[in-house]
Amino acid sequence: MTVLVGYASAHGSTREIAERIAARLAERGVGAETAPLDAVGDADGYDAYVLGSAVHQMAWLPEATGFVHTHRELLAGRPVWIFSVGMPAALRGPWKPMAAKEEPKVTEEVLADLSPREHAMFSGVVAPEHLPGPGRAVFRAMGLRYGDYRDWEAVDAFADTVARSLHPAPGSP
Ligand SMILES: Cc1cc2nc3c(=O)[nH]c(=O)nc-3n(C[C@H](O)[C@H](O)[C@H](O)COP(=O)(O)O)c2cc1C
Repeated sequence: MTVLVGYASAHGSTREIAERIAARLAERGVGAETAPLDAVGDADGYDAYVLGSAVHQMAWLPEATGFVHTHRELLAGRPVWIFSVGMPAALRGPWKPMAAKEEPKVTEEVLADLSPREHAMFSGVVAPEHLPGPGRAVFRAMGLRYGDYRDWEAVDAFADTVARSLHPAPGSP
């Protein structure tokens, strides 16, 4: 059993979440490999898939949607989980409700090609040097703060769900 934990990451926080998921799966006895989705050698060579992307402009990065679209028939026959890495935890005050509204928009394109067992929406890292000038101005105007918003417990819990599903503990129903 080998799981591909494939990711698309612009600045590294999604890659680190993918690496954490793979490490946690391995701890739970599920073999896992990480790879950027634009550099997966043999997409057919895995028993299950955990696919994730950084979110830009409320959508997955093109290399992630491209991978899902190209391999949609293959993925339809195997267990797939997906995760998105945006900044819901950075939203404060009147902007907080935007987080729940964003999730369906973020997954819209990918769900046209895929029926994953679960989607997890994580928060990543927001740094001024990652945002273009207008993006920094909007961020400031919204009163938001830069930072590393990753919730590693939530990431581990997601990985544990995947592991339990693929490798049920002896005696579990
Ligand atoms: C240009 C740009 C656009 C972004 N747009 C969104 C967005 O629409 N929604 C969101 O929740 N996060 C957005 N983010 C935040 C990123 O998704 C977040 O910082 C994530 O951790 C980036 O992952 P990465 O480090 O793997 O690239 C944006 C970040 C950048 C740099």
